[in-house]
Amino acid sequence: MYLMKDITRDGNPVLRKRAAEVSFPLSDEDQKLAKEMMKYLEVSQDPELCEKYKLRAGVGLAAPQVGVSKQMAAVLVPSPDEDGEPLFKDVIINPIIVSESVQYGALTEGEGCLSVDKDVPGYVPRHDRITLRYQDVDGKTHKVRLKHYPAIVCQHEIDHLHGVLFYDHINKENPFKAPDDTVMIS
Ligand SMILES: O=CN(O)CCNC(=O)c1cccc(Cl)c1Cl
Ligand code: NI
Repeated sequence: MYLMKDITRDGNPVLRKRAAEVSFPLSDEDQKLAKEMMKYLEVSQDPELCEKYKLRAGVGLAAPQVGVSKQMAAVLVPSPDEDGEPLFKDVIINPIIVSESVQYGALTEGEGCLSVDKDVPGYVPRHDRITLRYQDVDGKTHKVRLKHYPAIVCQHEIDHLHGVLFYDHINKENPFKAPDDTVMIS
């Protein structure tokens, strides 16, 4: 199981590289990587286990964050009401954003990243809606339309696969400036 000591931090070149495409069928190593990354998210979202293992909670985790420069990320966006199904749960491999809304979306709370130890306040303008194409661990291709929070999280993860960190998008002059019609997501 991954612990915080296993997470690569800002400054490590692996976080600023474009990750390599993953080939199918997945090797045993890549299957284990996928499983372990999703496990991290599940454990980190369980209050007791999160505390027990001293994890920072996450709704996504990209392979470069565990030192593996491959186009793979686990995404687990919980339902707003505890008992509901997650808004999005899958390991996205070789993801491609095939279309995106002109309209921006941003989390009112800003964003955080396991690989960035300091808080970086400010809005992170992203596309409010995206059409995402990816392969799952079985190699099956999915084409999904996402909006608001799940769309934001997937963009944060896909950025990791392209060597981009969330604060790269924050306006330097005025961090809490966002285009007028930006959908503010709480
Ligand atoms: O790349 C993944 N992480 O760094 C895990 C920790 N950050 C989060 O879960 C997180 C927090 C806020 C907004 C977004 Cl969009 C995300 Cl993704
Ligand atoms: Ni991150």
